[in-house]
Amino acid sequence: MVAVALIGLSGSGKSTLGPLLAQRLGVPHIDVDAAIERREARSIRAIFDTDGEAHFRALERDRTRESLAGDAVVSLGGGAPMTPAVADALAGHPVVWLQADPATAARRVGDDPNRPLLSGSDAVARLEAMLAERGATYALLATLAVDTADADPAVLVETIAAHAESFRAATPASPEHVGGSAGDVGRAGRSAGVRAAVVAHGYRRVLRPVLFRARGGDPERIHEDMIAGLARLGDTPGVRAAVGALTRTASDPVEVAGITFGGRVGLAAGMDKDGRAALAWQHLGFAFAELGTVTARPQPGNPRPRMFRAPASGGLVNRMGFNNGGAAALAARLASVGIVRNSSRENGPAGIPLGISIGKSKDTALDDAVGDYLFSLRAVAPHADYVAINVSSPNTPGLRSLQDGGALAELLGALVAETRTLDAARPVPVFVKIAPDLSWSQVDEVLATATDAGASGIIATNTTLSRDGLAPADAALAHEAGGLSGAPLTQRARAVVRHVAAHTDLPVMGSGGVMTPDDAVALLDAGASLVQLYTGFVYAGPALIAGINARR
Ligand SMILES: Cc1cc2nc3c(=O)[nH]c(=O)nc-3n(C[C@H](O)[C@H](O)[C@H](O)COP(=O)(O)O)c2cc1C
Ligand SMILES: Nc1ncnc2c1ncn2[C@@H]1O[C@H](COP(=O)(O)OP(=O)(O)OP(=O)(O)O)[C@@H](O)[C@H]1O
Ligand SMILES: O=C(O)C1=C[C@@H](O)[C@@H](O)[C@H](O)C1
Ligand SMILES: [Mg+2]
Repeated sequence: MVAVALIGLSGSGKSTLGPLLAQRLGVPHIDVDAAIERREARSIRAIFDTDGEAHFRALERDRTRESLAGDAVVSLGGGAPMTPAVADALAGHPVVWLQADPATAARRVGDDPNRPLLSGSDAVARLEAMLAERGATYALLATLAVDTADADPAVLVETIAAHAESFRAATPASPEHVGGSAGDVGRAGRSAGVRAAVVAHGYRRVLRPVLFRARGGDPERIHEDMIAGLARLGDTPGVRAAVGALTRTASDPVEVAGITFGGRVGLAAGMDKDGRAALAWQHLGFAFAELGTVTARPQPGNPRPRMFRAPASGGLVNRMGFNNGGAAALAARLASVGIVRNSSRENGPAGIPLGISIGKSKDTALDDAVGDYLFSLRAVAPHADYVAINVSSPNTPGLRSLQDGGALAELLGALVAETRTLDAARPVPVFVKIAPDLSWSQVDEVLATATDAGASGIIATNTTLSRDGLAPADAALAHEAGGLSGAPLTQRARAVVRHVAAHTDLPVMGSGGVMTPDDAVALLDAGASLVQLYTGFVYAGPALIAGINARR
């Protein structure tokens, strides 16, 4: 039988549950930390102190890979899954994420001198920081997540044993099948459903509360941690295989504006402004990702804090102000990983179509906006499957006035003409992203202008200036400047999508308040060809993507 792996932070119970589970399954138990100590004839603390963490990680990698090759229950070290070669080796195994909130884990192990990463100061804070850094990786690798705080080990062992047995029954033996054609969606789809439920549980119960509290509760710093973590994941081949069950769904491909999308759900602009995680989004199950918004010149954005959670409302308020490294830097980063449009391989190493959103630099006068956008277009077009023209951020003074007839006609006319100059045979499609706060007559004017200018589609909508739908507990956020997203925007975005779809032949990408699979289905039913997520991804985690894919 294939080895069962136990992962989780220190104090989650890997060494405690491992032997019990092994006994229950009738296989040996290997505690990798203990195996390292035996082989080295010294403690982990001594290895860290004498040879440093990098050396320990190399020993850990080798012992872990060796242990997983046998028929055993393997208790990994807490940090082991962060090593790419270990993540690789976990593919195809039942991987059980043992979860314990940091306070419980610290109570269990906080004063153990042989845990070098925990000893010293505040163990709870260290465990929280570790979970923030490692949680996304654990969640992606895990095939089961169980909460061990206040749980009887005997009951936990039965839960895990049942999972290990059903995992073996549900998982095709050969990796080729895991790679999957439409033919094995039935079996794979079922296991994807199980996995999605598990990931949702792990995310909402353990990871999200920690993430929302970590880094002093500053959402932007968590966001930065997550992007950094995802950027690392994108470089980890094992994760591709390990999350295969999430990404492989019954979702039908759809062609929009000449681009083939493997599914309906994509990442909305603003999450990965500088394209740092461009290689990772495919692994979360997204069928496309919109990078940016970038501007012609790099700019810092507004002073912090500038991103706020409205937890009672399922919303976010942000006034980021297009903080970004500039269009040229994004283009260079994408080029450096081989993301080039029109290259022979299908969508390149990103694995999915990439849109790139461009906006206006704050210190460029509105009258000079066209030149600013043109500069960005020229920089990013060689790397984009489509370009999104952001004229709807509420956070650059005056930007939304570019949605007005004359200004929009001039801007889109110039940009579409430039796409034809850049690539006459296959001009990059141009999408226009609009605000949810336009009147119907303003929307109609945008549609007419976009059609006349030769735009390829509409993205509806950006964040709203309205504060309707904020729960009383979030009332203080009504006074923060910025755009509101998430659940308070759901109905309005849906209405705008319905209106747009009814009044134009241009395809529509729906964005705004997709918090559940039902919301996505409603947006598609309202006429969107594709949907995008930002805030729903923050609140529901990666399971939302699989949940939507399972519905289409
Ligand atoms: C923190 C944050 C930053 C954003 N940055 C951008 C951006 O740079 N460009 C853009 O077009 N939209 C941006 N958006 C808007 C989202 O792409 C999306 O259209 C909007 O949030 C509504 O979708 P949601 O309810 O799923 O979040 C941002 C949203 C948030 C919350
Ligand atoms: N389900 C549980 N209920 C109560 N106590 C538990 C439970 N699981 C583990 N413990 C206790 O918590 C302590 C730490 O658990 P354990 O050594 O299994 O953690 P670990 O995940 O192996 O951590 P590390 O990565 O640091 O090796 C042990 O003293 C153990 O008795
Ligand atoms: O979380 C970690 O990085 C570690 C956890 C322990 O299991 C040991 O592997 C070591 O202390 C490192
Ligand atoms: Mg242990």
